[in-house]
Amino acid sequence: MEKKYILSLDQGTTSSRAILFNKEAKIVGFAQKEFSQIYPQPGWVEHDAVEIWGSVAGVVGELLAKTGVKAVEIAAIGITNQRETTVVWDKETGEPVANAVVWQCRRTAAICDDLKEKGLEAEFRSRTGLLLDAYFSGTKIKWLLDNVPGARKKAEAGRLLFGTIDTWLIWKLTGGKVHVTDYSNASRTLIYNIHYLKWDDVLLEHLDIPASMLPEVRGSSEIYGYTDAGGIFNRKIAIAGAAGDQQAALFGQTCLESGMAKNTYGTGCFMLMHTGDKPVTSKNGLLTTIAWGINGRVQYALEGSIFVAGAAIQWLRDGLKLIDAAPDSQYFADKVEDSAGVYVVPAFTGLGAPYWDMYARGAIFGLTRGTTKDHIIRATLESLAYQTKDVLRAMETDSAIKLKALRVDGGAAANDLLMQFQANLLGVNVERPQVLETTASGAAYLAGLAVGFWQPQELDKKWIADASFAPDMDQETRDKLYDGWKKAVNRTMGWAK
Ligand SMILES: Nc1ncnc2c1ncn2[C@@H]1O[C@H](COP(=O)(O)OP(=O)(O)O)[C@@H](O)[C@H]1O
Ligand SMILES: O=P(O)(O)OC[C@H](O)CO
Repeated sequence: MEKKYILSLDQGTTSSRAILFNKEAKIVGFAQKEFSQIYPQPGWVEHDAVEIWGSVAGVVGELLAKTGVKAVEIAAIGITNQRETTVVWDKETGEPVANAVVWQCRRTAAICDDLKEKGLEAEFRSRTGLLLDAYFSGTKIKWLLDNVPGARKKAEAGRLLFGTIDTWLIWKLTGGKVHVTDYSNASRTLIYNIHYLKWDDVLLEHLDIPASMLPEVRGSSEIYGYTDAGGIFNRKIAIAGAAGDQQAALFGQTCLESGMAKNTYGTGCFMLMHTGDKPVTSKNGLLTTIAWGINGRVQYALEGSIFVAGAAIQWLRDGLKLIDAAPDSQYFADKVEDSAGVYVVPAFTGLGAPYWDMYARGAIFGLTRGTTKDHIIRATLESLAYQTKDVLRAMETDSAIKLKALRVDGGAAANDLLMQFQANLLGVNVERPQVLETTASGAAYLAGLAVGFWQPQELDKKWIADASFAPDMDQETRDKLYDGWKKAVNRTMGWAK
């Protein structure tokens, strides 16, 4: 039977999606399932890796059932995933030794402080492009080995495996045969040397992590293995692409040349700028990361990671119960002309780029007797744009590139009011493509290229604009608004120390 489709598996922080793309790179089928968020203590976040696998298997089944597409028609599978989230499992039984420690989890803040006190931050930074923050996998692996009874002993005996979610899914899909990751995911672990392209023995020693646990690092677009013929597809399909979700979105937005940038407005907000063949070191709180590696050529990006973006809108919905659904935020925000001096700083899990303060906490500023629910909703939406501006300023300084336009995607990019405010605040055009599932597109492209389903020169033409938002604000207003934001952020810093 003719191979007509590429299947993307997008395993995100709050849900798993299976998306089918046809030859024109159009979405022809979609299934999504949320899974449990586990908060055992304030600041801790866990996922059950077995439940995650169940949700992926579930969405695959649902997608094939509702589209009537047969596994035999799928040319290849691309995997993209929430990054950094850490799974450690037993090689023999396949059982995780504990719940996965999620990227948002702050439990290893003290381990990071300890490493900083030992003066090791510069060494971690220069080798990995990252910094000492609880966000990355390295300290999470150490925590699991130190705190799960018996784990360290088993790891030292070579019985445990580590993986980010891509690795875990590939291992499950291949029936426990293949233990790999790709360059982009490896570059988020804090133990991978992004210059020499290998696991870094010195850093492994600082964190006391046995190298035997680590997956083999492969290209982002190549065949890693085949689905288990006795597994969820009931036949062998090539698993041919993998990338962390933010790098996949950069690829899906076809930001394939140096100087192109995208911002994804999902649970968090992640802005990545392609910087070409050489890593650019940030002096302004950004991360240097691997964008992807294809046919032995590794490309780099600068990244600004914002921990809470769409999650702040979820907080309006679930925590404050001010709205029934995320899109309602636009309706209420539109009822007022501006936020009337109110600023919401959603530093619920500390602050990421460019501040990197694990102890910052959220706050609302500028309340007066006239403040209404609408102002608070509007200010919460605006906080996504302010955080993005912080990151873009750092990026332009580090790269010496003045951005002409910002490509956007992710759930909250559907919000026109937010996109217009973003363009106003940045003073650059904000461009939204028709397909907002660019993360899944990116993973599909990577897999499709590896099996010859698409050719590299076709990709650019697949980016089609849906809307473009041009700046419509004078510089004085822009500066005044942003000054207020900077003042507000400063007051949240160090709060939980
Ligand atoms: N119209 C909207 N306006 C503002 N925020 C939205 C809107 N639609 C979705 N969101 C937010 O976007 C996020 C979902 O985006 P998505 O890209 O699916 O995230 P993720 O992949 O991180 O789970 C949620 O946090 C939600 O609150
Ligand atoms: O799952 P998302 O879309 O919230 O992305 C999470 C990031 O990969 C964390 O680094």
